Amino acid sequence: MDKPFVFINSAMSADGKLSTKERKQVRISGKLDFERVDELRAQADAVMVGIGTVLSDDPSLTVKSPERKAARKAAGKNENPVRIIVDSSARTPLDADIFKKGDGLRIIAVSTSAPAEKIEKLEEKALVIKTGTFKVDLTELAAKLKEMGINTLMVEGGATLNWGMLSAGLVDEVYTFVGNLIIGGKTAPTFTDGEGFSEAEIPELELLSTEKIEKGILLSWKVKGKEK
Ligand SMILES: NC(=O)c1ccc[n+]([C@@H]2O[C@H](COP(=O)([O-])OP(=O)(O)OC[C@H]3O[C@@H](n4cnc5c(N)ncnc54)[C@H](O)[C@@H]3O)[C@@H](O)[C@H]2O)c1
Ligand SMILES: Nc1nc(=O)c(N)c(NC[C@H](O)[C@H](O)[C@H](O)COP(=O)(O)O)[nH]1
Repeated sequence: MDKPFVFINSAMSADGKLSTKERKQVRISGKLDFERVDELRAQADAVMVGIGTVLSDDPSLTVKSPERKAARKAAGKNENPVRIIVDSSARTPLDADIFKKGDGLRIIAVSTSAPAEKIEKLEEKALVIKTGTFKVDLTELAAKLKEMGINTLMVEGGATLNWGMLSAGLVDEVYTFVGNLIIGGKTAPTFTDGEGFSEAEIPELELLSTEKIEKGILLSWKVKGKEK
């Protein structure tokens, strides 16, 4: 199936956590890494997160830099990339920040078992795509996004969506900013949660580059077997 070029960008602690055991957001990136993230968003056709991230962080997923927004407008685009939430049961709050700030299409991907009345309410604010029976069929979603002209898709987590995308073989590159802190906690979200790969399925990565950024380090990987 055709799909966009997909990359995951996440910030994680030196022990591989995305947030605390209470799923509380931790500031892992410094100013410069957030700048890098803003540039990635500005260059992407779409940015996607899971509902767990929306419920815990309420991100806007907007481009912050006025210059980057102006450059997108000058190129005939919206200031913001398409903003996508993967949300099996249509739990996205109607007052979520993603609806409040900025221009650009919002897409909520739900499963076919999501309650009709919740879908109806979300359809007032977003394009709702139904795919998958109990959880979103990410392969089908990726194909639909490609058909819509989304050629570069940035996945910003969280832990379970990263698993979903990687286990579906949809990810081409992975950028992990490793911060100078230890979060710990057996139940704290890691870069990739979900069921986990069996030994035979573990995807191999190729290290593309390393870059020290302020107090941390950015590791850029290609998922092997995913030639561009
Ligand atoms: N540090 C970072 O870069 C970063 C980035 C994003 C989120 N986070 C943190 O991660 C945590 C959220 O992660 P999470 O794992 O709870 O939620 P998540 O954001 O990964 O959302 C996962 C949810 O998406 C839905 N979903 C539907 N179909 C799916 C599919 N096929 N595969 C996977 N998910 C599917 C399910 O409801 C699932 O529970 C929060 O604590 C947040 O602060 C950190
Ligand atoms: N890159 C990054 N570094 C971090 O240290 C951190 N804690 C996150 N966490 C992901 C979070 O969900 C959103 O990136 C922020 O919430 C930004 O929110 P905006 O979308 O800019 O409103 N992401």
